[in-house]
Amino acid sequence: MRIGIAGIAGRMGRLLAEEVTAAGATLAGGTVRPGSGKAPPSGAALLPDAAALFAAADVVIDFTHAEEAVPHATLAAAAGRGFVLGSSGLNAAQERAVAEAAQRVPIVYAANFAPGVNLVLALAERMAAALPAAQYDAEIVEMHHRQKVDAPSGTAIAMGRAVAKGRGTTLEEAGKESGRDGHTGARATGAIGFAALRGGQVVGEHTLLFAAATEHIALTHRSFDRRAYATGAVRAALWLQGRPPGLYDMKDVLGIG
Ligand SMILES: NC(=O)C1=CN([C@@H]2O[C@H](COP(=O)(O)OP(=O)(O)OC[C@H]3O[C@@H](n4cnc5c(N)ncnc54)[C@H](OP(=O)(O)O)[C@@H]3O)[C@@H](O)[C@H]2O)C=CC1
Ligand SMILES: O=C(O)C1=N[C@H](C(=O)O)C[C@H](O)C1
Repeated sequence: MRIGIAGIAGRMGRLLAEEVTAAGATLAGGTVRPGSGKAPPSGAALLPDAAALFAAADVVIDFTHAEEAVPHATLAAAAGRGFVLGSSGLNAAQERAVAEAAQRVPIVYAANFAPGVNLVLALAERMAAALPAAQYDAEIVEMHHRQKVDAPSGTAIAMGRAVAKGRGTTLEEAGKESGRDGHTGARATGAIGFAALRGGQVVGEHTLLFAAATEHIALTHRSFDRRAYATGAVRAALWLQGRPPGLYDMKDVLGIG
């Protein structure tokens, strides 16, 4: 399989290039943001633009920026290519456009490609179903490196969605309380709270806390190495071979959906 990497000079892009080769797939090359000034990793072909990337690859992996998600998904649909999307910070309209493209080609879109996180997401849903929202306040705390541009993290939002799903609702309906500051009023019952910390070079830490009057239960995941995301994304790309069109996530790839 020929795999192309969007943003191949980025933190994730470089690791993805290594993992494509380690998996025995063909690295079709990658793109670098125009004006970036960064060079692709040695040995990787630099492709002039996203259209050339989708022409050269069977599957494209994109860990760049939310604003690239729709143009890339649209190109995947037009070229009939598989697409693995890891960028975070997509808004609702961008997510809808990705889902629309997935009616024509198979797309894996996941907030986090590390296997352990996806297990935590599955557990979060089950715990939320068992712990009444009126008694157990769900709070999500995440910490990332100082360069991260979006908050809360995509993984934190996925955790919030898993909790809401376990409670038979959606994150929008449950209510998202994030960035509390000043006279916020008391916490709304059933709302899901988010707090984002940024500093140093933390790869990614997420804690989901269920806080009741008499007990706390916490699920914590810590990533120490971005390679876990890269191996997961390459696994997803290989898994796409022969799949029918559809919007899949990493739980589908791992068989824990
Ligand atoms: N789903 C998952 O498992 C994971 C998701 N992520 C997500 O992947 C994305 C990339 O993370 P990371 O590799 O750490 O970030 P980096 O900033 O290191 O890499 C992103 C690369 O994409 C390039 N790029 C292309 N188009 C754009 C654009 N429109 N705006 C900004 N950059 C662009 C950047 O260019 P330039 O260098 O010139 O700025 C950069 O080289 C983030 O959204 C992050 O949250 C990260 C890890 C795991
Ligand atoms: O930007 C990052 O670094 C990460 N982004 C993803 C997210 O927003 O959840 C995944 C991981 O936490 C690392």
